[in-house]
Amino acid sequence: MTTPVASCVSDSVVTLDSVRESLVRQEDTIVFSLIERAKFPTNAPIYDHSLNSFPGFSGSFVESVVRETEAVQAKAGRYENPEENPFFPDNLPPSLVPHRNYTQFLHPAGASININKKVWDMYFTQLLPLFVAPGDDGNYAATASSDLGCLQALSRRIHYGKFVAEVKYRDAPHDYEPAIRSKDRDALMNLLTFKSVEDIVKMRVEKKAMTFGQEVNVNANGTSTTNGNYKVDPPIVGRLYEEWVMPLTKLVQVEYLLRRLD
Ligand SMILES: C=C(O[C@@H]1C=C(C(=O)O)C=C[C@H]1O)C(=O)O
Repeated sequence: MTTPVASCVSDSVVTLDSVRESLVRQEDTIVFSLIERAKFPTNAPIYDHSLNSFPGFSGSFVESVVRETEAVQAKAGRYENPEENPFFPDNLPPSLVPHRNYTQFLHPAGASININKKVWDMYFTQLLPLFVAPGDDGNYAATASSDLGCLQALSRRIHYGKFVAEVKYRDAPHDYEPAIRSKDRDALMNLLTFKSVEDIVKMRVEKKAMTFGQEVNVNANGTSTTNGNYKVDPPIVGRLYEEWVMPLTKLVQVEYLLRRLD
């Protein structure tokens, strides 16, 4: 069984390169999860608060599926991992599986930052309408579960900003400390921003959306052809990263750094 990055590596080998490598791998998960969600049309009734068919729940169908799934995954130990953050942290059941000793890499004051409310709102109100076709095919359970896949992949990536911030701080504490002490958010944002890295991230995720989401056909003699159609429009994935994923990751970094000396 492989061990998650945050648990098995010693602190000394968590580097800016290794956290960036993890962010690159997480791009694959995000792009694939969007492709999976794009299989289904909007299926609007699952987002309607007045149509929930789950007994005992007042939110939408999708909210019920997320809450119930998070409860099962909490029992299976998912949220013991410092890389994972639930969307509905209140009243989650405790883990029932043997405790794993995760290395405490994050500074405790910032480890519990959770901006999933913003991730939820961004996903449902801004992103989803951009890449799913209108319509209703009745596949409500599968649609809600693919929404959850997207939400978890995005949340994990965005909250990974805590690890990025910790590495950046450890690499240059004297650069960050004055801005942390004066609670200067803009200065922190400038210190942790690498525009050239962001430009490459955006180009790479568009390329991944082209590569993973192309229609592949093979004819009888084994020659493959593509028809130029993509399951998720690549510029939308670029926009997702530029407008929401990277800014929210940086918000997590700033919030984390503001607590770094507590
Ligand atoms: C994550 C980092 O910090 C910032 C955020 C980035 C992102 O979310 O991809 C990219 C570059 C930086 O501006 C990083 O430096 O790698």
